[in-house]
Amino acid sequence: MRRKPSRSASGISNAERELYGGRLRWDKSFVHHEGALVRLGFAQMAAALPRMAGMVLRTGWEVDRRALAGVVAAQLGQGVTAAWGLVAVNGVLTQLFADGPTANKLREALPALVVLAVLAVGTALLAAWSTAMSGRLEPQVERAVSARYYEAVTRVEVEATERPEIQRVLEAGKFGTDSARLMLRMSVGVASVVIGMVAAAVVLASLHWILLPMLLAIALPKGWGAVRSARRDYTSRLNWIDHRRAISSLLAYLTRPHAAGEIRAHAAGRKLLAGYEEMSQQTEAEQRRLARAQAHTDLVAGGFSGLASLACYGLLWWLLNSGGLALAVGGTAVIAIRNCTTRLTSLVQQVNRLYEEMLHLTDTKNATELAAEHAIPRTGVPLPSPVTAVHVEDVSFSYPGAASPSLKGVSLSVHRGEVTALVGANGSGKTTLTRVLSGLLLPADGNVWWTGASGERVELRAADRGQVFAHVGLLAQDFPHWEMTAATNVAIGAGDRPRDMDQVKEAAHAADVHDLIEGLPHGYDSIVFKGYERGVQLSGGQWQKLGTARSLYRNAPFFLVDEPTSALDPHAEIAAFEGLWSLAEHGHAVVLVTHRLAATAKADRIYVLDQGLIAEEGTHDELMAFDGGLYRTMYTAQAAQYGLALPAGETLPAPRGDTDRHEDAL
Ligand SMILES: Nc1ncnc2c1ncn2[C@@H]1O[C@H](COP(=O)(O)OP(=O)(O)OP(=O)(O)O)[C@@H](O)[C@H]1O
Repeated sequence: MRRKPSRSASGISNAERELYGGRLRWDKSFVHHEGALVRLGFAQMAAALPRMAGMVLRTGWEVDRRALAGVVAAQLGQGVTAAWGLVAVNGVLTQLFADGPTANKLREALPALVVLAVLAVGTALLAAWSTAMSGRLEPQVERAVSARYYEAVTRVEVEATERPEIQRVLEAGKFGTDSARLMLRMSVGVASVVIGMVAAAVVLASLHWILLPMLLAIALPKGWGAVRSARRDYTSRLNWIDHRRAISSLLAYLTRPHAAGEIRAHAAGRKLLAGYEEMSQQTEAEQRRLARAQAHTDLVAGGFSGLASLACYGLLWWLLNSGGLALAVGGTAVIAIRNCTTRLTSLVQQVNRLYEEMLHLTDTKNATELAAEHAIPRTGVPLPSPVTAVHVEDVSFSYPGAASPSLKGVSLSVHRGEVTALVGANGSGKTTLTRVLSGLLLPADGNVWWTGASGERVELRAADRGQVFAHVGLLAQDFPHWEMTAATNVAIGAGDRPRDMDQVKEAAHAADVHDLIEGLPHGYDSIVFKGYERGVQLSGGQWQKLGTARSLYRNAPFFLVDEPTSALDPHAEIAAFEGLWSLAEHGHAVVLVTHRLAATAKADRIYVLDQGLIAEEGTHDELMAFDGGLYRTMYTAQAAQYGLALPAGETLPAPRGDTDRHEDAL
């Protein structure tokens, strides 16, 4: 049984409130504020269309000149044949309405009839040519626009992608990537109809000038209707953008392998499906609203257009009656008007779609431009060669929209040949600090100096970021699991150089995952994602080893590893830490973020973060000697879990933040 949605399309549904904590639609004021095109008037919208069509055509010109020239020539050719056809029709009618025996009239009309037949064949050939050429051009235009957009988006500063206002524009741009292809197709269609109509209009005007304004009067209301509907659909789409995204993510969860357990065992699937049903009923209500509004607009536009047609035929009748127009010319005019109004219906449909696609393509264009404004600079000051250390000096950083900074005046140094450990409670800022060290986040205050052997240094903001990234190998806590082969999952660690299978295997070997991969049914060509023909499923720890292999394959001077052993068994964990120490011995800088304090004991330097501040720093021995220190507290708590003897006089500490509660309780 279908449940009724708990609210109308405009109200908040229970599913929205329960699953997303409130409304998932932007209100009108937001759409009017954000969607610049929504604010444009009819005339400006009409002016925007040729501009955007021009952009598509320019792209077409860049990707395949011959195909574009072919399409344009075929369309122009069809316009010429249409006009010529009308002239020929006029010729036939003039002969048929002339005085004299029918046999003579037919003989006289024969040349014009032959011309009509030849023109019909010519039109068919030109149409076929146009179809072939636009079939060749369309995918190339789509690829060019998509590539421009995606390339720009992947170059945006990470900090900028965290800002909701930028995120929204970049996200909206996604919907327009195939609009370029559709716009090209529809522009060709519209051009074809328009050329045909212009040809008919020229012929009509040459018959009697008054017929031209009449034709315009028929066309205008329909054009108004097309723009109005397109704008309404676009505004609705902007309004519902989060709602749509939420529905598609709900559905995606239902088939994602990692959610399969909770979907079944916790009945999460039932909750998601109920949410899906309720939310899609809201979108259906919105579709119904749009359809009703469209029907209303069509009715108004059709009414005015019909009135104009009536007036046009009335005028024709009067002209024929008063002898202002010959009967044959009147016949041609009727055919031309019929021709035009039939074309007009198709024109309106296509212009409607064209406007909507134009609005989406404008979003893509805006997103590409915004992405370029916030792009990581391509140039900068070269780094010293070789870089021997990175010094972070009084750095603060806040995520956009965050209530408090994640880093507050942090200073530390990372040296090649050493292991630097970052420890601290959850949310203390360790990951954020590694992102600053890797050049992904630029600090709001303070400096990050990339320093050479003799002290020459370059600050991160001025540095050539490409070079900074080339110096860094990352193993993030939530590193991506690429749905590709095992070999790719390693080799993608250095996407900027050609794959070297020997080095891939070496890195896999060092990460203790080579034998496992070799043992897979398709070895390094196995797709490490179940569902593909050569797909296999890896365990959490196996994935972590694969991630380690990826960062080793990168072989960068600075290794930044965030919880690299959280899923490893004890032996694998020990081996992984030994691997990191050996990297430092070979001259790499290793920055290790971990909660396993047994592993940090051997680090050359340990920094303890607390709520965005460096609370303590030193070697393990120095920090353990600090009575009541944070590190010592955490270390002893962890050691006690294993039943290891506490240092003399030491008691088991309470978790941080619990001290007061414990004292109160006593
Ligand atoms: N993308 C983000 N946007 C807003 N706030 C963030 C973002 N990432 C982290 N934070 C906030 O910054 C603070 C520091 O987070 P960070 O991930 O650096 O901590 P961490 O020490 O690595 O924690 P954990 O040990 O849990 O991994 C936290 O309060 C977190 O909520």
